Amino acid sequence: MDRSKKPAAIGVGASLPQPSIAIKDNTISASLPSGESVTIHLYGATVTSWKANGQEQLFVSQKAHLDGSKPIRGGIPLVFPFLGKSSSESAETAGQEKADLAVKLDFGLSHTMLTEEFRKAWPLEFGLVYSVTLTKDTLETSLQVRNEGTQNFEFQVLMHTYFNIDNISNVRVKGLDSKTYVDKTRNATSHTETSAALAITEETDRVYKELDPAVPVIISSADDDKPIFSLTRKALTDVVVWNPWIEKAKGMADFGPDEAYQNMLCVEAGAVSGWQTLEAGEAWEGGQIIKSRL
Ligand SMILES: O=P(O)(O)OC[C@H]1O[C@@H](O)[C@H](O)[C@@H](O)[C@@H]1O
Repeated sequence: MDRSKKPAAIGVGASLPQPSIAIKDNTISASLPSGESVTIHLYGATVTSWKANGQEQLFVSQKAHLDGSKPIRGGIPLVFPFLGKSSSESAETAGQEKADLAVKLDFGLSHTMLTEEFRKAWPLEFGLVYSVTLTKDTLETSLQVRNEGTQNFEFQVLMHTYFNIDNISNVRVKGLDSKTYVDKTRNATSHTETSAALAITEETDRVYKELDPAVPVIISSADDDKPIFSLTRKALTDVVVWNPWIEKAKGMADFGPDEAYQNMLCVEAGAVSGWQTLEAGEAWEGGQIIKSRL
């Protein structure tokens, strides 16, 4: 029987604005209806852009190699399985999920996908899932490492975030006070941080150790003390603070322009001062959550 007052179908949000995902050349981009977006270069699954509050939040060198010939100088290169050699293998899109007003992109890599050269250098059976999640207020990157072999292995991880900042002299790094750090610019000697608001005034390359991942490290404005970025971590207890400063910046072929050291600061969540041991068949997960201009 035809009903004149036919009930409408229960809304499942089909007409609500939805996140969108686009794949172009070697990049995948996701945008929220509220305007935030993230772009990931499929080479090394490097996040190369995060736009929030109408502004680009990440620094990428104008001379960065985007053709897969070198790790990308900027954004968030993921370093695995050890520091000193950046991840140089292409990750493959393993899947995509959408949930409310968040977008999560997963990138998978396993030992079977590696080149012969890389397998020789690290002949272990592993699986990685690298997830990049964009919400209105945050960018989250997390890594799951699975040991798919029969022997234990050790690894390090670093989420090497290049923050885009207006001027290095106008920022301070908070949350490091009283922490022990290894200063790579002073023959890797150990020191204790005495500043509650660290100013970067020279080449800086420090590994801060044994931090509580739940306590944010904050990049704040020196003028009004307002937070610009906050970084909380999961299972990553080290934080690297790096700025190449004048001479090192000039010496890096893929860093440009020379003065761009003034517009970036790397604050990197990691597990790099020791080793994570992963038993056969086990999985480990760690990550970072970044909030911008809180
Ligand atoms: O040149 P790369 O390998 O990208 O590394 C850049 C910097 O990355 C930092 O994480 C290291 O602490 C520095 O020592 C290093 O110089």
